[in-house]
Amino acid sequence: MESDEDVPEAVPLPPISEGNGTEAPDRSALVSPGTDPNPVPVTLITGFLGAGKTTLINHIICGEHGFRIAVILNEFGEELGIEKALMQEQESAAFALQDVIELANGCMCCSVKTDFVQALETMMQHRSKFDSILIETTGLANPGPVAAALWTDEELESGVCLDAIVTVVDARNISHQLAGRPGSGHVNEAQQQIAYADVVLLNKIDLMPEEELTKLEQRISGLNAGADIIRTQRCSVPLDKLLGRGCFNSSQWQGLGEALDGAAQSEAQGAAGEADIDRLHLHDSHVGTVCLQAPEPVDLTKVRYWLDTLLWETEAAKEDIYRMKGVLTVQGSDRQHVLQAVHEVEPAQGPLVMADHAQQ
Ligand SMILES: Nc1nc2c(ncn2[C@@H]2O[C@H](COP(=O)(O)OP(=O)(O)OP(=O)(O)O)[C@@H](O)[C@H]2O)c(=O)[nH]1
Repeated sequence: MESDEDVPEAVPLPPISEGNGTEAPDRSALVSPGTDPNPVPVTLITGFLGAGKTTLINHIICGEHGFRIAVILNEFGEELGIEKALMQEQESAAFALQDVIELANGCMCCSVKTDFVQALETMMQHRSKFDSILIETTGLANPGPVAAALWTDEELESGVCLDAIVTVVDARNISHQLAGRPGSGHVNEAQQQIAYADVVLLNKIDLMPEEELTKLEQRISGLNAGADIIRTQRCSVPLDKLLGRGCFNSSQWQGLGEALDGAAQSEAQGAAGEADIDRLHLHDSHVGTVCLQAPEPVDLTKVRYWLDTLLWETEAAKEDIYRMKGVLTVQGSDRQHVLQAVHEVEPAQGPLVMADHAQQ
């Protein structure tokens, strides 16, 4: 790269092998000319609320790839620790998972310049400890500003390189999410997340019939013709399809213009600079979070009753609660419990999952 103004260039990659997915990707392919000869590849994991982003991170850190991985997690609410608690603490993950930083207080795409860049810089002070970084955005994040920070921030620019944007899509709910109201502009978060993706995981395929999946693939291609679309259940995907892709370059931003709708398109085509990217940042201000804390261990029967009433008997909640998750300390139990619920248009089964969590 000649100067700070230039867009970083990616080196053309050899074709991705069709192996069994457990081989370590070839990191030599990730080197950008003229910058740090060994930048740390960053994979940005995005996707609407409850699509399966944490499930994907668990799949990656439990995989046999030989990478040491650092993770940045972003909570939409102020409550730290839930995302981390939902991550596997399996033995196989212990080697891979080197560092976790959690960002609370909103969405990293809204505070790119402060929280996100700062967290990444802090992480980079220990860069000898890991080979690769995963960043999980909130379900309402626009990946654009986060991705852009990786190559427009002077401090970070040479030390890291964006390897790929991976968007997890909930096959059961994506049609509803794509139809959701836009932010202040013409596209909503679900559309943005697909438009920016290098790889789209069409997840939760166990919940949808084949013909619907085919239609969804066509719809996703219509939003982003350049993305690889991979069907998954529980985000189970060969890791060489995700890591070591080195697929980010300036043409990605131009390709985005085709994916976004007319009004956003003119902005996207010039989106090589920060100002343009900020203009793409359209957020749904109607969505917020509520965090509840119990000072004492909870009575599980009462919690279940409260949740049933809230989710099934309150008309407004049926429509308006997109996602619930939490970690519960339960009376009479020495194990922590995980609470998971994802809004479904036509739930096939109870939306609530409560499971014993292995960790104390
Ligand atoms: N049936 C089914 N459930 C899945 C699949 N993948 C994930 N889930 C479940 O979907 C719920 C949400 O998964 P998460 O991985 O927490 O989703 P997320 O995108 O990280 O959620 P947020 O961070 O809250 O946006 C959990 O209960 C998962 O167990 C799948 O392929 N099929």
